[in-house]
Amino acid sequence: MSGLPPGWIEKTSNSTGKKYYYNTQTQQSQWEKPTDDDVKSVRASHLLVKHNESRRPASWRQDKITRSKDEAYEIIAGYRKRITSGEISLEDLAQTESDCSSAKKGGDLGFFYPGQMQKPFEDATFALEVGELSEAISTDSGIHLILRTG
Ligand SMILES: O=C(CCc1ccccc1)N[C@H](Cc1nc2ccccc2[nH]1)C(=O)O
Repeated sequence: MSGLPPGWIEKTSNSTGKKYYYNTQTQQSQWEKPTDDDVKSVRASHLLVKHNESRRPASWRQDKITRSKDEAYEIIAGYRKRITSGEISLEDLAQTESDCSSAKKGGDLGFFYPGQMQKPFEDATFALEVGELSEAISTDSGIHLILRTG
């Protein structure tokens, strides 16, 4: 009899007295007891281009990031063309160009569950098929390209 998957708790409905299940990360609730395979995790790599409105406008590659948000979108658009044309892989481009510390690992973020990453990033990643590359995605960190890998 296993417990509940991470993030789930059991509650009792005030009106019916029935047990139900609430996910503290996604704020979703359901009557059925969640099983481990209900909680999806995904794996992704990303390339981040920060800008002067980023939450932390600095990175391993640049002490003070001054480019504008529009410039960051243009740069990402150029990178997306190079990746979709097959000229270079996201992993190789992220190694040198990504403003995230994951650049060292070709942008690999490992596996993550709902509730762990900024919402726009999470929603975009969970909407991708494995092997699919996102459009430009904006979070408080900057502008991302996301490749779902698992
Ligand atoms: O938060 C981190 C580290 C992410 C990480 C996860 C797992 C392995 C390695 C790195 N870096 C931020 C930039 C950043 N913001 C993000 C938002 C969503 C996903 C990845 C992100 N990366 C920063 O450097 O400002």
